Amino acid sequence: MRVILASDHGGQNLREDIANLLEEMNVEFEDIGCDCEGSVDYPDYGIPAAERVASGEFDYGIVICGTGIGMSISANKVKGARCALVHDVFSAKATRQHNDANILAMGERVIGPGLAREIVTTFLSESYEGGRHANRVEKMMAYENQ
Ligand SMILES: O=C(CO)[C@H](O)[C@H](O)[C@H](O)COP(=O)(O)O
Repeated sequence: MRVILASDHGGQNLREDIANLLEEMNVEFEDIGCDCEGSVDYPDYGIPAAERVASGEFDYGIVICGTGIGMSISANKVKGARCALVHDVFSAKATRQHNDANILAMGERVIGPGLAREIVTTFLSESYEGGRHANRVEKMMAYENQ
């Protein structure tokens, strides 16, 4: 499994914590920043991360900003991205099982690192169930391919 990790300045501390978690989990990952002293713009990190998941270079993306909202909106502009903004463990599990989400967005100003770690662990360990969910995911993908 290969994961790409990105944040803006509002998600930098949590991104560093999640990088440590991925190392502990022996998950192969690339951290594309930001390495910022000041303020940066979340689309400059969220869009490239989503593109590299959509291209197949990475299996999953984890994108973090202050709220997770800017990153999730940015990532979902990329064709092939299914980015879920998640701040609880139940949704982390459901979005993999039901939506086949390939990118996880979180907000550093919303949740603490302990919950974020549980969310990441759950997101990366759950599988897409297909079945009744397949038509729904296929309809979303068909719409963006029109
Ligand atoms: O995109 C966001 C909100 O939807 C992110 O939370 C950003 O990190 C946030 O907007 C940055 O805010 P700041 O006041 O410029 O640090």
